[in-house]
Amino acid sequence: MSVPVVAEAVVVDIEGTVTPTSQVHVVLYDYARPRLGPWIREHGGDPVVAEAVARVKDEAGLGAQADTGEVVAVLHRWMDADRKATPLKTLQGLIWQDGYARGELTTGLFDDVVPALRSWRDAGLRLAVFSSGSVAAQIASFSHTTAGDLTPLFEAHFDTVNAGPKREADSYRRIGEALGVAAQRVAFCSDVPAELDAARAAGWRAVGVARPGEPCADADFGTHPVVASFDELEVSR
Ligand SMILES: CSCCC(=O)C(=O)COP(=O)(O)O
Ligand SMILES: [Mg+2]
Repeated sequence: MSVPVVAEAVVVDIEGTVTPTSQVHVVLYDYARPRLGPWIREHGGDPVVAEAVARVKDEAGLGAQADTGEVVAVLHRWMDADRKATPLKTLQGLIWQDGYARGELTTGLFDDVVPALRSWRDAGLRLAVFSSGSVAAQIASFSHTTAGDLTPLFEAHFDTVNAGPKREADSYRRIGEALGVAAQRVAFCSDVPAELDAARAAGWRAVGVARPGEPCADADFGTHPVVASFDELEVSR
């Protein structure tokens, strides 16, 4: 059964929606884990890294004098718990950006994703991404997929820095303002019901993505329309 949605712009989540959760939790997290300490030690003079490390210490209640080993232990605990804390996402993003540039990482997408994105673009829809992953990580990831460079498909990328937390309606309002599209003309696709609730609270058209075998496949999506793949989603202007 297909789900019809009328919209001018489609904003997609990443993990569990366009890429398998394992792409993030296994491929990307395993790549970042052993590299966090060396990255912080080698790039500690980079203001972005220094700021992220300071925020980790602050959020974890570590003293300002805590050493890199203590910071890395916190980052590993957050990754084990899949806590999508902004400073962790900033540091991961830098490491992944480097990994993609070195040719050591490639993004795998669900088979239905690229055909759907292309058909939506061909139909004149505007596309954007909203993920907890940093904008740098998003761009690196979509630049290096098994289907090639997909960045030309997207006109904007949003994360917890330039939009805000994914479970807060104000984040979706900020994205709508940045895109210059009326709330009811934006569709958001995600596997996480709380994100859909926040998008709907901002007036967006929220669509659940319950992919078989993914962690949120059996989640309670409440009254949100749900698709098992983008093949079931018919977006028109
Ligand atoms: C390829 S960008 C990195 C994705 C990431 O770090 C992440 O946590 C994905 O979370 P999402 O909000 O897209 O579910
Ligand atoms: Mg997700």
